[in-house]
Amino acid sequence: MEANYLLVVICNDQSCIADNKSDCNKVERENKYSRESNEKFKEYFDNIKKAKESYQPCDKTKCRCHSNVIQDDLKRFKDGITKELVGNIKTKGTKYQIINHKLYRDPECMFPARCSGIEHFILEILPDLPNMEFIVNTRDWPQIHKQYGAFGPVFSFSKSNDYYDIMYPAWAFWEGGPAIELYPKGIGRWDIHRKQLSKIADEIPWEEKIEKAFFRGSRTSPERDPLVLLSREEPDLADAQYTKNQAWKTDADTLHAVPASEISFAEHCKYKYLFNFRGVAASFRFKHILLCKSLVFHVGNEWLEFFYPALKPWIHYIPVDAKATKSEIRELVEFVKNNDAIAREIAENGYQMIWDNLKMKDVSCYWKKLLKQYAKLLKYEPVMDENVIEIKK
Ligand SMILES: O=c1ccn([C@@H]2O[C@H](COP(=O)(O)OP(=O)(O)O[C@H]3O[C@H](CO)[C@@H](O)[C@H](O)[C@H]3O)[C@@H](O)[C@H]2O)c(=O)[nH]1
Repeated sequence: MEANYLLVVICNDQSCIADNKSDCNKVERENKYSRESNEKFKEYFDNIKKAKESYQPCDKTKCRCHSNVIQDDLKRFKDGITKELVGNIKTKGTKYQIINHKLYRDPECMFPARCSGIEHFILEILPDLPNMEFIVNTRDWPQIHKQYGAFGPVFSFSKSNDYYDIMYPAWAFWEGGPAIELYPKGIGRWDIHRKQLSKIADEIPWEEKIEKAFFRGSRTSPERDPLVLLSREEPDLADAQYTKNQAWKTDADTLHAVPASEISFAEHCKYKYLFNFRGVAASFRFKHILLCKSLVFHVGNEWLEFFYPALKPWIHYIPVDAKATKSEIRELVEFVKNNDAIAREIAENGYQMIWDNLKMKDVSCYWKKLLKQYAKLLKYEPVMDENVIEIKK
């Protein structure tokens, strides 16, 4: 402390002696940094204040927190869905038919385990569903671009605002991957993760969480690089490392480092600050890490799953620009480290939002509302295709 104080005096006095030049520069840098930080911190406080003023808690019953997503996604089809429109896009995914409360689909599914994960939810609600047919895209990437390509109603688990795809709850709530070494059959079974993570969240007090920005995952998007690089430079501030995925070929795929060991969701909860990034499309970890009662930093707001719009920046998570640099990330982490009560409040809000509004019941409820509203838009009575197979429990 004393040494620093002395340096400030010497530097301010414009009387740096040669031996102390680098120290002086360091102090000047630090002063500038703290001036910029103060301005940034003010901006963050303002953002939190504004977010709190405009925040309207949603109705927790009957998956109403997510209802507006269905309205938004179906708006483009408000004039009705014709047989021709479905025909336009039938190659974009797997065709499903519901006829007399039975479920049928194309014999082929590109990713059979993903189809099973989807069918788990549809089979549960069949007694409540009218006749209909629809196309489900099981790839990661959405299919109906607003500016080019075919147009029609395609169900996808994730999209950005550039697409007309209709979001459905991902297969991974039940099964179908992604599979990693730790979860060789896929991360799956959200019901089990919910219970386990909320128990662990209660067992690790906030004060005992490791004060580092944490991330583990593969390099499916370069948006993850700045945090990983920051972690290499400042391991006391961040622990962010790339793991191997099935596409890994050389160390270049882990940004020229040896792949890190995988870390379970439960282990994530030991860290105070957890980062979520997009991958190819949205990545499935957002909901898991929110259940840790740690503070979640959500990078980029472009890629969505159906439940993202209910989560509000500065209320449930800390938003981070998709193009944030290492120093911008450092600044945000410094902000929350200096404002622990705020960090804790946002962490608890994020946890509560997911705990209250993303139960398995909410996922089924969303599927039911989505399919019932979609069916109302169909302008024709579906007739069972010749080659379909019946899907049973
Ligand atoms: O140490 C680890 C590493 C990963 N995971 C989890 O494993 C899953 C896969 O992680 P990662 O390899 O980083 O892939 P993501 O980029 O998150 O997901 C990819 O895989 C998904 C399924 O194909 C796609 O939907 C995404 O768009 C695509 O980016 C995620 O749920 C992670 O949270 C862990 O629990 N521990």
